[in-house]
Amino acid sequence: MNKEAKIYIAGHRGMVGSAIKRKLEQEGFTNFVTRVSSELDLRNQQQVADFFEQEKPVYVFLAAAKVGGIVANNTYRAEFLYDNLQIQNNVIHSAHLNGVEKLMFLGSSCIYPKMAPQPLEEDYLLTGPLEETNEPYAIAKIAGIKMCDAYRAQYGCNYISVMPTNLYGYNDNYHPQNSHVLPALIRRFHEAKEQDLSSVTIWGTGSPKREFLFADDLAAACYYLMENYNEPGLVNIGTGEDLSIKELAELVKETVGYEGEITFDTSKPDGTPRKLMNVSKLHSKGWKHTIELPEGIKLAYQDFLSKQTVSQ
Ligand SMILES: NC(=O)C1=CN([C@@H]2O[C@H](COP(=O)(O)OP(=O)(O)OC[C@H]3O[C@@H](n4cnc5c(N)ncnc54)[C@H](OP(=O)(O)O)[C@@H]3O)[C@@H](O)[C@H]2O)C=CC1
Ligand SMILES: C[C@H]1O[C@H](OP(=O)(O)OP(=O)(O)OC[C@H]2O[C@@H](n3cnc4c(=O)[nH]c(N)nc43)[C@H](O)[C@@H]2O)[C@@H](O)[C@@H](O)C1=O
Repeated sequence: MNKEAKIYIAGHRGMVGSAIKRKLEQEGFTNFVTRVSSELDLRNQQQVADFFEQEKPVYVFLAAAKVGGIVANNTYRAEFLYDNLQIQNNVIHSAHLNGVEKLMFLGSSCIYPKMAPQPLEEDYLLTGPLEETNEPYAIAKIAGIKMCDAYRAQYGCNYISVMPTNLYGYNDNYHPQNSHVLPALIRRFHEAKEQDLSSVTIWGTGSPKREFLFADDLAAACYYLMENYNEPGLVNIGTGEDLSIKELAELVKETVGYEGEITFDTSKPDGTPRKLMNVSKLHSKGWKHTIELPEGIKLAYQDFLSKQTVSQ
């Protein structure tokens, strides 16, 4: 990537977009164009067309999306499908019309079939039925991968797709119902400790297994692939290690310093039983994560606490 070229990070205020911006700044990039959603609604075709026509970015990181945890995905099914299709269709098509040199599309590990063999290899895409709770989101993300590949095949666009595993980090969403599990547990254990509660309830059975990657590691991988990867298809980004939700809860409990019990609300969905990424392709390209889960949870908890202080 040319250090002077204009870079558009869609979703620069989000957890991933802000981590990508930090990484690029560390690498010496300075020429960013950004818009928050209230200035540029990426679902709006005309607004996106006008923005690209006016700004003519050279590189695009597409990290804007309707995002949330298992219950948000299952509740706002229409929005997860409509918003995400609109955002990615508008951005990818406008990038093509305005000669964007390279674009990165961010998908998700939920694109793989619910019962796919583990660990998940890139070529398991479209080999079986999806997990019901996040099917609309997954369908949109699969369309994004196919759109990048179609624009590459027909127009020669250098658009690449990466599939991050479950993420956490700075600027995460701590909404009690709509967030992902890790920020939800940080908040719940913290509040239970503050209020001296005797137990904390976590959703589901605790038996599903998940893999977690710190968002700054993801950003480093995205930058690495933007520099070194120019192929169709997809690349998994993860650690290649997972743990059960019960084990995760124990880890968060310990980090927060909560001493009560953990109980399970089995009326809440478990979702996919397991989604461990096979990261051989990523490793073979020369990139590996650096932040292990216990350290990452400490960093995320510090970030959570610093925002509590500001909002008080
Ligand atoms: N978090 C996770 O665990 C995972 C995330 N991903 C993917 O990574 C990407 C980023 O996710 P993450 O950072 O966690 O999400 P966040 O919710 O933190 O950020 C999403 C960003 O998208 C922007 N956005 C949403 N809707 C619109 C819109 N209509 N117009 C313009 N901007 C919009 C928001 O902008 P604004 O702030 O201006 O409103 C926001 O900053 C997504 O593609 C997601 O699917 C993939 C795997 C796991
Ligand atoms: C990143 C990924 O995120 C979503 O999929 P998910 O992996 O199922 O994500 P999750 O983080 O919400 O849950 C992980 C597990 O954890 C359990 N769990 C326990 N207690 C809480 C809890 O308090 N909150 C949440 N959210 N989950 C909890 C929960 O029951 C589940 O078994 C996709 O919809 C899709 O958006 C996507 O791509």
